This record gives sequence, structure tokens and C-alpha cells, in this order.
Amino acid sequence: MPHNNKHITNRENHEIEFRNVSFKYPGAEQYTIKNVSLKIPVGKKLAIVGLNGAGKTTFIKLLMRLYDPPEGEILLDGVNIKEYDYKEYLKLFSVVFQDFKLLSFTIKENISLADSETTDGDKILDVLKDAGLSERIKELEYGIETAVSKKFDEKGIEFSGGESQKLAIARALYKDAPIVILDEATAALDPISEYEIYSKFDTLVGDKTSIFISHRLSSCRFCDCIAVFHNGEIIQYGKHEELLKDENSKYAELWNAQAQYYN
Ligand SMILES: Nc1ncnc2c1ncn2[C@@H]1O[C@H](COP(=O)(O)OP(=O)(O)OP(=O)(O)O)[C@@H](O)[C@H]1O
Repeated sequence: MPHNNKHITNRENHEIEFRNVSFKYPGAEQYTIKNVSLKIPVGKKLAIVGLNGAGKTTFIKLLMRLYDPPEGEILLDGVNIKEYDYKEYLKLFSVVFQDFKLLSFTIKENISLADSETTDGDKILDVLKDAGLSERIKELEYGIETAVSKKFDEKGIEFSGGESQKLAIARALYKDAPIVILDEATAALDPISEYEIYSKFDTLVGDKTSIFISHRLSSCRFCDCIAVFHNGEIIQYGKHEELLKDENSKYAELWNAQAQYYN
């Protein structure tokens, strides 16, 4: 019997598994996720790629327990995720979504999501550096105490889309949770910033279990495995080189469509 309050004792290493998961949004006729099974072993990096509407973000929403799949099971360390205490469960994830929200508070509070007393100022500066924002913050008279938005403070700052995304990445780095999820987390970054972030990923993510969703296939190559989603199903699964071998595959089609811009 699920009791929904199982405690998470292992703080570091986590394995995620989807077993025959299918899901329809409430009121929808079509399945958005169809019989998806995959395992992300402890410390491994999974990339999910696929066209718009393929079901990638929905997969993450199910993992984050925003919806409860009526068919199949999602397991964390072999236990159905429904059984864990919800708050404890969410603490395991550092997530950057495509549509993250910045709050009308200071830069520091936007990163720590806590009041100033408990915040480690040095760590804030470190994560801002890793996210590629320190130079920008140094220009500000009030530094990390600057308000994000001019709504309540005329000395506040309105960040650009890419700068806001860097702040969201800094927030995820500050949380330093054992599982990292980046869902189109670098889509608004210019190519140089994106390259800088990706080249630091190995250090940033380290040996944490992680999931990356990106339309830029070149930035998924470093992952241990790539799952290609199509109409809610996993149609290909493997390493970059293996997936490319099948020239008629969806992955090859997506890769070649982008490669022509690089060549
Ligand atoms: N809240 C919702 N209610 C009903 N349908 C939804 C909802 N959210 C998403 N969908 C539908 O589910 C399908 C999959 O969406 P999802 O966001 O998972 O795709 P995606 O692969 O992440 O796409 P993208 O690359 O555009 O971000 C889409 O057809 C979308 O319209």
C-alpha cells in the first residue's frame, strides 16, 4: 500500500526508472507519453531530443510528480516515486525549465530562494561566475543586492532573456541537489555563453544523475545516452555515434538538418 511519506535516506546517488509509463493530459484524447520505459543509472547523463510536442517536457513533469501516470510506474532507487514524502522528493532535484520564473526580489534572493540570513554570499558569487553572470553583476551599484525588476525599485534591473536564463542556472547550481534537470535551459543563450556553460557541465554536474533536453543536438553529445522521443514514444535510444549509424533514423534526420548550418 502506498503511504506517501517514505523518507529518502540516501542523499547522494540516485537511479531513475520509467516502466511502461503512459499518460494523457486531463481531457485529452491522445496519449502524450506512450509506454515509455528507460533507466538512468546512478550518476549517468541522459539527453532527450525530439521535435516540438514530442513529449519531452511532459516526461519531466511526470518525474516531478506534477501529474500521476495512471499506467506504468516511475521509480526512484527502485521505489515508486508516489510513495516518497513530496517535499523531500522535490529537494532531490535542481531543475531549470524553459519557462522559469524570476521573482521581484534581489538577485541574491532569486538564487537562494531564501531570506538573506541563511544565504551563503560567497557561494552566490561562485554560482554567478559559473553561470557566466559575474561581469554583469560587477557593473551594478548594489551587486547581488540589486532588485530583479523595476516594478518595486527604480534601481532594479531588467535582465535580458539570456541573462535571466543564466540567473535560473545559477539558482539550480546554488541548490546543488543530487539530480540535475535542464529542460531547454540554454535556449536563450548566445552561442558563446552556451558553449561556455556546456564546456563546464562536467564540472558543474559532476557525477550527478542528470537529464538534458535540448534542440541543439551538438550540445547533447557528451551525455551517456540519448533518447529520441517521437509522438510520445522512445523511437531510438543509445549513444550519439550509434544513433547516427542508421542513416534513415529520426536522429540522423535531426542531426543532418542541423549539421548543414555548421558545415
Ligand atoms: N497542460 C497540458 N494540457 C494538455 N496538453 C498539453 C499540456 N501540456 C502539453 N500538452 C501537449 O502535450 C504534447 C507534448 O508536449 P511537451 O511539452 O511534453 O512536448 P515537448 O517535446 O517538450 O515540446 P517542445 O520541444 O516544444 O518543448 C503537446 O502536444 C502539447 O500540446
